[in-house]
Amino acid sequence: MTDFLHYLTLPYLLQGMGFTLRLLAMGFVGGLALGLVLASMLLSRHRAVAAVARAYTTLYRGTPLILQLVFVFTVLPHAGVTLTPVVAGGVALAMNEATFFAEIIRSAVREVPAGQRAAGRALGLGPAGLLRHVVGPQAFRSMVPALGNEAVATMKNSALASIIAVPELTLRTQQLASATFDYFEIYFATAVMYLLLTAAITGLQLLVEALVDPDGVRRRGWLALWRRRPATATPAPPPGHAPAAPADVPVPDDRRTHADPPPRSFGEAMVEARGLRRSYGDTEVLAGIDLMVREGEVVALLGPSGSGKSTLLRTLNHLDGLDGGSVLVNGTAIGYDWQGRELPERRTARQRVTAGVGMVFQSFDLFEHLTVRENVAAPLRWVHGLGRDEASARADELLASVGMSHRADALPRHLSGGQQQRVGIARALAPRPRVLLLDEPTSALDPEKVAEVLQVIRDLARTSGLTMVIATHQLRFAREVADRVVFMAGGVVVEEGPADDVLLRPQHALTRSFVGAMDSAEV
Ligand SMILES: Nc1ncnc2c1ncn2[C@@H]1O[C@H](COP(=O)(O)OP(=O)(O)OP(=O)(O)O)[C@@H](O)[C@H]1O
Repeated sequence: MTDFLHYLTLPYLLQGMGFTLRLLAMGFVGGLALGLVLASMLLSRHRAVAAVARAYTTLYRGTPLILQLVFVFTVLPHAGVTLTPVVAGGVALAMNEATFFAEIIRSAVREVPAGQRAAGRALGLGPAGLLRHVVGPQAFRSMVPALGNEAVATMKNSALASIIAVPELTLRTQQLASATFDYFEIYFATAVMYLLLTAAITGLQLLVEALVDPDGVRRRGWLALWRRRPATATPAPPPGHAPAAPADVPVPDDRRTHADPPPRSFGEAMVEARGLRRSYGDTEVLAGIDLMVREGEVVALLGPSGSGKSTLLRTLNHLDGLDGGSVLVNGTAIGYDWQGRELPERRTARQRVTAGVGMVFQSFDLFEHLTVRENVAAPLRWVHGLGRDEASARADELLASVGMSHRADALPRHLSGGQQQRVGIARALAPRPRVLLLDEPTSALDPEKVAEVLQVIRDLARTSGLTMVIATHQLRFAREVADRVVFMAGGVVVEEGPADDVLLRPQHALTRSFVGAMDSAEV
């Protein structure tokens, strides 16, 4: 025992541990930095760039680290690059680890649901903003356990640097044991040193995991200490009580009812789509769509599944590109310059903001790492430059309007689908859009949750004066809220007109059979 404690505290071995730590730091930090570069190359849309990164990872994952160490230490000097053994060991470890980090980063980035990226883009985030605020934080959270594993692997791999005479812990252990023949005590002490390092890495990993766990952050509430927010939460409305309209939205005295609709007049063209074409592979989904929506008008897009309703909505704000035709939203050709050339995503994102187009998604696509309040408030800070208090106050106001104040501090995954969709609507309304696109906002909901979301949209349509385009399968709802119904089939507009005309007296055979089928399904 005394010998063991003697070796455990022996400066000769402790210095070896110091070299091991230096190799670990260089291998981990360098590997992570190079891994980030490799991951972005692997994710690149340019095939040549991705191919270079893939060749590198194949080469480095397919050859033993020991050969790579010897290569860096002995071959590089022939190219005029001479490194000390420790630096050569660190560089070789970093170059090797980078391939594993790259795959960890790549898979973590891909795990972030595509819908959240689309939601971020629709809110006006460019690629850098998306990476920083949406993809990065969520990818990092899912990467932490794997990064902990890689840190331990790097530490253990550092023992191979003894081949190029780095006096790290394993080499010093061997040297000491050969000189003293105290094999058991020395190797036992070394094993304990490695275990202490592993325990420290594991502790650090668990600490980081706890720090980035949104549930943990919420439970501890320590973020609230420095993220002040106004205490303006409004209690939930009693069940059955229709949520109020957003505060900035004028509420007319006489609320429109379907039984007695007041005459409505509309302003200038807010959405003008001409000859829209969009194909996926050989399938032409939009085959020349014309659509005009005037300011303040509510248009319901109806059509059988696969008729291209979602695609049409996505092309209106350039979440999907066009193969032909043109779109103006509030006078802006989103995604194109004045000569019709496609713009990079960063500039397109700004155009979405300028045009004032908001979008509500079928699968809600709330940012899962943020609370309900932050889902609404954060984009106002990221994109519109609002201060923290101002953005939170606006979020609280909108959450009250959709009856979600009582869940403002909850995470999206703790909400029902209907509640998530109400938050999705509040998030889309927060920047005060001029045009709101709603992509089948109730089709991912359980039947009993549909009504609460429809009620929010119904109130908006009746009171807000917003221009709205709603893709929906709910015929009764479409009749109730829409000024005009556009029926699509096979990628073209088959029939359009006032809701009652199209839904009660359809002219086209396809519309008749669709309305008949949907009517019997709704009964
Ligand atoms: N990114 C894509 N890649 C390939 N095909 C796609 C893509 N997006 C849509 N499609 C195809 O385009 C067609 C139209 O899809 P879209 O979602 O626009 O229809 P929809 O009318 O909204 O249908 P639903 O009512 O079922 O949501 C479908 O056949 C769909 O499979």
